Amino acid sequence: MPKAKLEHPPARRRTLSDPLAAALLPPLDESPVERETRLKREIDAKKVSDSIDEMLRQERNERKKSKPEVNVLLLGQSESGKSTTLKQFQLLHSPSAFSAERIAWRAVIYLNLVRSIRRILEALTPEADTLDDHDDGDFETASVIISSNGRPPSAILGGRVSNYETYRHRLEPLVDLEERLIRLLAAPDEDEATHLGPSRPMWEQYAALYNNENLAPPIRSASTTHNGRPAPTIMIPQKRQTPNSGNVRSSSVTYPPTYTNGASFKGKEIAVHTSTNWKKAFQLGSKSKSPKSAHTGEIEGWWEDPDDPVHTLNACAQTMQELWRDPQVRTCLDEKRLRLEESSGFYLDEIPRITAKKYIPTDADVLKARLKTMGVVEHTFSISSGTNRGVQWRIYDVGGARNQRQAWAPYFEDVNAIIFLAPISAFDQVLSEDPRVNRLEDSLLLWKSVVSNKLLSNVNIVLFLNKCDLLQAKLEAGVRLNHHMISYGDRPNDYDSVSKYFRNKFGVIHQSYTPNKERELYIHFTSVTDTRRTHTIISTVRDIIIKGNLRNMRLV
Ligand SMILES: Nc1nc2c(ncn2[C@@H]2O[C@H](COP(=O)(O)OP(=O)(O)OP(=O)(O)O)[C@@H](O)[C@H]2O)c(=O)[nH]1
Ligand SMILES: [Mg+2]
Repeated sequence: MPKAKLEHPPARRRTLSDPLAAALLPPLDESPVERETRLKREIDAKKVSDSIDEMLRQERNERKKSKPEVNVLLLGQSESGKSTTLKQFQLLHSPSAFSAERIAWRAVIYLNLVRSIRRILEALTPEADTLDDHDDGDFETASVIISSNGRPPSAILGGRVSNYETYRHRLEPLVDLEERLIRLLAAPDEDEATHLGPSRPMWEQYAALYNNENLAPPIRSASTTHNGRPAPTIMIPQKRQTPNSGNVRSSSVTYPPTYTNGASFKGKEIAVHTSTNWKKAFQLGSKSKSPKSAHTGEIEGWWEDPDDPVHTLNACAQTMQELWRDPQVRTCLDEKRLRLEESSGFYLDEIPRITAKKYIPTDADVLKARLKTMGVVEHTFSISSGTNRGVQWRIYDVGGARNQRQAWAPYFEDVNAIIFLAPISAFDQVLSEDPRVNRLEDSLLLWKSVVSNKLLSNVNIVLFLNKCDLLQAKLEAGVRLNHHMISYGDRPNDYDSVSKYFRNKFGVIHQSYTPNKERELYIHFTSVTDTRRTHTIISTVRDIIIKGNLRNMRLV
């Protein structure tokens, strides 16, 4: 029928390049009855199609029920133990990857050890007569103040460590070594990383999320990932000597320090690029391109490279050992209330093992290694057995220093659970980044800002009251909580009473400030360097998070 033909010409033309549409087009000579039958068929087909869609949707939901994704954010102040907790997750769920990376941690461990030695020498420096009260016991922040009270250095030295000059002289190679290690760990274009300076773009976007001063509005770091989140960068704590000055300085250029003067030191950190980069950067004597063991896949043979840092350490091992064991040195450190054994990256009791030529870090060594996080590090894993089988976990480890907290906010949006770490041993310490602020006070304020945050009101929160081992040791050494926290009053200064007091304090803050009164708070006393106990706690926490997550999704 010519008329009918005229009704369809455009469609006909379009179908030339669209065979499927052509097949679906009604015939040109379709009668009214045929049309009615076709429409009915189409309605029936649509019903079938809709029911298939619904079935698929239900299947997807079922899949989600049995294989949910969980995003966990580790929060807490700097040195609270977040990265250590992340390492424990890795050790538990990706043991072979963790093991493969052990060798790269050698550089960090060496640097931690060298810095401990330098810390001791700084404290013994003749001019270093007194300690800043605020800095006691805090490796990262402890500073030595020049205050010879008019006495000549030799007079002070005479009454203190008689071998000081010998130690200083024999350990001088460590000054260069420290610089070398930092250079090895930092990327060649370190400048960019050391100046992860404020630029603005995410400010406006996230400023509204913040409701108090502890969570400053975000500033995007110099490098960001594809999704606009800050790229992970790692900072190595570093002190820079500022001769004849007691000021805090922040340049990373003028290094190394010398041990010979008694100037005041303050925390200074240099940045190292992403974890991958720093691990690659430390190729254990890149000249020799050390071969990998066929058996373990680990690099070996570095000890044959004369440039490897182990040789300097090995040569200084005996003197380091003598220094650390010298009773005069210990007395001097005690007087200055320098509890190095509480410091991060403490390896002084293990000098012969750590400085051995064929030293490979153990899991425990890696857990103790201190590398300050800057930005955010992400780790994913799935669990291959048990009730949480197949669950995709994504753990975010953030930098906890005050200038790092702006990077937290973007992660609040799709987080399912937070593990908040509060190092309760730190009641007598101050923040590296601000020596006027007590660490515990900072933790409490930070805790309050997290639990009261409305964006996080449906997020499960697990609290790790961490560094319990150090708390116990500190209390046993006679440090009194009520000297630092008047509200503790005259309660007993033992571990049980103090730890319960802290649990109550953090618990009450949650109760008072949470916008979601239904939310349960799970509190654990932890020492996250203790692998066995931490793995048990992690398993419990995993189950809590999964259950809470399913509840929030209204799937149970
Ligand atoms: N003794 C002891 N040491 C701990 C414990 N938790 C962490 N540490 C050590 O404390 C240091 C700091 O821990 P990190 O995990 O690096 O701290 P962080 O919270 O990631 O710090 P930032 O990256 O600066 O935010 C490391 O050397 C850890 O080995 C603990 O429970 N007991
Ligand atoms: Mg960290």
